Amino acid sequence: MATNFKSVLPVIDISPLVVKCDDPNMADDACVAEVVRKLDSACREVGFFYVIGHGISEDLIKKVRVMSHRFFELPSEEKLKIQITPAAGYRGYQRIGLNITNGKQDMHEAIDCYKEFEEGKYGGIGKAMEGPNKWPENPKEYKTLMEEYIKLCTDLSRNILRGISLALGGSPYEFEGKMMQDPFWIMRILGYPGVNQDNVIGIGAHTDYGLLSLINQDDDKTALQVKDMAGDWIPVVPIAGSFVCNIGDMLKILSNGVYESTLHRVINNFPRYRVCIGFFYETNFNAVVEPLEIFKEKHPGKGTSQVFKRAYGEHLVHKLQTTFPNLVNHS
Ligand SMILES: N=C(N)NCCCC[C@H](N)C(=O)O
Ligand SMILES: O=C(O)CCC(=O)C(=O)O
Ligand SMILES: [Fe+2]
Repeated sequence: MATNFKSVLPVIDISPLVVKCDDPNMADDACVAEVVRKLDSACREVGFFYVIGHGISEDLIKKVRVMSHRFFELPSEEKLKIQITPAAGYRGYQRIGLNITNGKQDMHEAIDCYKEFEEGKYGGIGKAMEGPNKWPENPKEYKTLMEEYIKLCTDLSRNILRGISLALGGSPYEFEGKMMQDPFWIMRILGYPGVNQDNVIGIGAHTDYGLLSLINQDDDKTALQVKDMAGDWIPVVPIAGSFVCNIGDMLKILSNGVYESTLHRVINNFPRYRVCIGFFYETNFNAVVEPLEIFKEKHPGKGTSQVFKRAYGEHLVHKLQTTFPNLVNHS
């Protein structure tokens, strides 16, 4: 595989899919079929691609980053007013170094948000994540802006997944079945100080947990890196107005291992502060995720080695506990 990033990470204009997303016969449209082919090769080859023509305005995409920069510029005491705690469902602000990946402190700060749900909805497994999201008073209207953004990202993710569902040989709606009718989501608002060193890691190598991730990164610095099939780290050079899209562990399982979740990491080896908003579209919180029958039939040779015995939400809580070993539950 070529190591030139341009040939490795495809740019997919999904506008035909967006136009036809509510048409059950979308696959009959030649332009949609072309998008579907591109999604298929991107998901098979790298598991990472840019989407353009997605219908979310470039102004909004930029505004959520500009406002997030403003939040991170506030004094530490101010940011700590919405501090993350296990009692608050792991929601809120975390200072630099609190997030642990592969046993090491990451060089980033963040606000973590999760879909809100009623107390008791998921019984014991959901308890650790109950609670409202924590929004700062400053910048004003940040909450409203981000909630609007979340809604748009939710719809966009579902529409891209319709294309991915077709790419795997199913109907457009295989990712809307019983494990995914009430999709959970995660949003991480991430800030990375510029460090000017290669050995200071913003986020250590990991795969994402859920179905599909939409990354909205500052467009003037390159820090995200993706591991390609040859084992080389490929820089994900920003394209203004695009989302970087990648598949997560649950999609790997549901697709019967046809699509891989790809390792990635962040190194902001740059003098300037970088902001990134990660939106993660997931399965139902309480879904015990297993390969979909249709994809086992369509792709019999594959078979994912991963057997998953617990609900996605339980898996997520376990990830949070290893991510935040230094947070003690006082509740
Ligand atoms: N929601 C998503 N995708 N989060 C990915 C975070 C990965 C870092 C985390 N400390 C970990 O070790 O898992
Ligand atoms: O900052 C980025 O570009 C990616 C962040 C990321 O990988 C994550 O939060 O899972
Ligand atoms: Fe990630």
